Amino acid sequence: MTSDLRVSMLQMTSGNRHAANQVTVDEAAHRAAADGCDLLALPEAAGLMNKDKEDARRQITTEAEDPFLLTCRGLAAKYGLWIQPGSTPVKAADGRYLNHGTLIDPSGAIVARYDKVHLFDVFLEGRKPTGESDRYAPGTEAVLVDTPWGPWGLSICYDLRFPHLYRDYAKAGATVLFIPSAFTVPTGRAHWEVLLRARAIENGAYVVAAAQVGDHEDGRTTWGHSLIIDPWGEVVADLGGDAPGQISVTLDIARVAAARQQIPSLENERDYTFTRIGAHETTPA
Ligand SMILES: O=C(O)CNC(=O)[C@H](CS)NC(=O)CCC(=O)C(=O)O
Repeated sequence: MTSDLRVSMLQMTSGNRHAANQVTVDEAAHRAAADGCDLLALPEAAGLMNKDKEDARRQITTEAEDPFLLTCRGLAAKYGLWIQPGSTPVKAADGRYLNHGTLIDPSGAIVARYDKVHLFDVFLEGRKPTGESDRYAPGTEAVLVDTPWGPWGLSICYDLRFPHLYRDYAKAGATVLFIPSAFTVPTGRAHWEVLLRARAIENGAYVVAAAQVGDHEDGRTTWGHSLIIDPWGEVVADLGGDAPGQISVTLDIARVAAARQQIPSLENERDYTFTRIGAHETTPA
């Protein structure tokens, strides 16, 4: 297994048309290649951030026709880069709309596909319900993909709050967990970094979480703070909350095994019985 993985992470303010987002990624891939990177990681909704369902659906195509993914595939091949395009909306053959993650290899081939499993249907104080499942159908498959740097686990944004997904990836040997996101500002402030660091620590894996930032054309504002976290839980890159940006860092994949050797919590797991003591069974004082 190759130990050094040089990653470039892009923090974006994606717009509600594909074309401008493609220009942003074109420049980012050029920079990643100039920095000697193996991999470029993008945020959730990198190719199209558009909460207007009708307007979005006029633009969303199948994966094969998607202009953003075609651009990413061309850039991967041009620069010999792996690209994790975060996610972008696509239409499935059966007509369902999906929040669609992929992994593209340096030949430009899509080698893995992951559709967001846990959709963001929450009720934040003082806000309209987010209703992501009104716009997308949920995926039903966890996807781990073998690479020269070990297996990588795919996920998207709100999946972060479902730790068993990452534990399943880690038990199967995942070295890197991708969590591309478009977090809200209030939940980002309160939960983002602590949840990401927890996923890295409890799984002894690198976490690569490229994020959307700032004020978007579709009216949303996102938290930013794209983070890369090492298997010991230390933040190795943070792009801040103010503006788009890009950072290139070298990850040492051998540190995954080192963390899991020191704290073998994945192996120390045990089965247990579950007992509930009901109030009706207690003896009154
Ligand atoms: O649909 C798009 O265009 C892009 N996708 C999103 O913005 C998604 C669904 S609305 N956002 C999240 O999952 C935020 C999760 C979050 O903020 C939390 O868990 O606290």
